[in-house]
Amino acid sequence: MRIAIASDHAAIDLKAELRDWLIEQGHEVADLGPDTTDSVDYPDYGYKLAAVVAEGTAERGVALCGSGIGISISVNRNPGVRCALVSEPLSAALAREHNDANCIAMGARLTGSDMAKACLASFLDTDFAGGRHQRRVDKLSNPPSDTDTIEPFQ
Ligand SMILES: O=C(CO)[C@H](O)[C@H](O)[C@H](O)COP(=O)(O)O
Repeated sequence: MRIAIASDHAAIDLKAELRDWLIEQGHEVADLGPDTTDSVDYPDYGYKLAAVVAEGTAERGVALCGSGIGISISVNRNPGVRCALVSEPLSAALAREHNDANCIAMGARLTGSDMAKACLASFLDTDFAGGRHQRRVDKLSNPPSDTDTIEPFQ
């Protein structure tokens, strides 16, 4: 599978470990950076990763930062991507099975490398279930434009 991986400075070691591990598994991996531990801004790398996945150059994306939160938010700003922030394998599998997620995000300061590999393996080995989940995923691509008519506080 063609997999792109990107991080910020906080996850550079985990990125290298996951990249090498994916290559060992036979995947084709594009490392979108960064290449050093110099402090960078996760949106710069999250946007790059999202673009590569949304245009189909990579089939899956792996997004890493200290907590996984910032980079997952930035990846999800691209409407062509569904990025799931996970810290255990069942969520990683459900992100594929129910949400057809094409990106996974993890936090290097919170999730150890063995757990990150288990999450990634689960993510890559699980197929989208379709059916009722397809209807819901389709709705993610078509958010309603009339939410200004909702008046929750009377
Ligand atoms: O986005 C984050 C927090 O939600 C990530 O953990 C970042 O990696 C973190 O904010 C970077 O922090 P630093 O103090 O600049 O290393």
